[in-house]
Amino acid sequence: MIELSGLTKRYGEKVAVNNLTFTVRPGIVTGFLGPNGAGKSTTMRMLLGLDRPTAGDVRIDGQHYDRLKDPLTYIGALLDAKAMHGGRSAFNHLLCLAQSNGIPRSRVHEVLDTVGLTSVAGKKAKGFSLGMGQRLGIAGALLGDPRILMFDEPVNGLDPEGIHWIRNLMKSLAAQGRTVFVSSHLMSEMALTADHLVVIGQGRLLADTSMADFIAQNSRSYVRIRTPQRERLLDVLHGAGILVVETGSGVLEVDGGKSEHIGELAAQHQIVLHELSPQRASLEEAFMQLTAESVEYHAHTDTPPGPPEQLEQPGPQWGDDWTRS
Ligand SMILES: Nc1ncnc2c1ncn2[C@@H]1O[C@H](COP(=O)(O)OP(=O)(O)OP(=O)(O)O)[C@@H](O)[C@H]1O
Repeated sequence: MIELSGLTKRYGEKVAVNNLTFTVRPGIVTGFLGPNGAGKSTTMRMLLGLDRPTAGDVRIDGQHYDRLKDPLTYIGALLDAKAMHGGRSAFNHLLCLAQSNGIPRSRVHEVLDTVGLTSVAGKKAKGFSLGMGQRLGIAGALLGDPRILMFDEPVNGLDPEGIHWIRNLMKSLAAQGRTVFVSSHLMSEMALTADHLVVIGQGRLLADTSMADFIAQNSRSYVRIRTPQRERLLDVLHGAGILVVETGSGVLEVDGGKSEHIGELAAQHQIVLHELSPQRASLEEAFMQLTAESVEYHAHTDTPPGPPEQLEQPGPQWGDDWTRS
């Protein structure tokens, strides 16, 4: 278990991490999300004692990192896959880590096998591709067979097979009852991997919730309908007190509506439907909505501005009424 309590880090005027309090629990994969510069890496560094908090506290299974004897046997981390001695072979890199943490040599062979690097164990790490470097970093994290694992952007540089492998690895580590804390920019990947989410923006906690609740609370659900008998269906739905949004492309949308109810009404009135599909925003859309105000670096877009009156009085936008958790 990882427990953060009021964790804060300032660099001069800059508050990189602002009073973070949350717990990362065992048995599940917890995703750590936030826009660029949100404070994820700083938080993870403080967790490993690599940065000293300005205020607050973080504990690994109840203890501060620097109090842990043989820390690799408590927590394994992949922070920066390039942070290794490139002149050493993969085997020797892991052997050095093992020897300084009281871990037997046989374990080096085991983790090389787990990450699929046995055939290149004798090769120098500086010749490794980004993906191989990630695998070696993950081998280092697994070396001490720790109860807690922390990965910063673990799928960076991995090919689809590698991404699939790391997804299954994280899930199986959690299924063994370990604590798995993982940051990623790839929302689609997080949606497939994480059970729980911690979202931060500008150093502050924005959400600490299950994946399902996060999407439900930060996104819109609606039913999308297409029919060749548009006017008749509109009459029927209005008659049933159902509010319909007519989109320009001939598609009708019913907010939060039950597709079964709409389908039954259409059948009762013998109205042909070409589409009746419940829609739910993706994790990516939910994340963009939640963090919109805390994005530090905005890209410049070349979209020409609309007419002045439109800019001064924008109409209601899709998602305006989304709630925050
Ligand atoms: N050593 C430092 N000195 C000064 N400012 C720093 C330092 N380290 C981080 N920061 C600032 O703290 C903020 C948080 O940075 P951090 O790297 O933790 O964010 P992040 O969420 O990991 O971002 P990314 O997703 O881009 O890696 C940023 O504004 C960053 O510029």
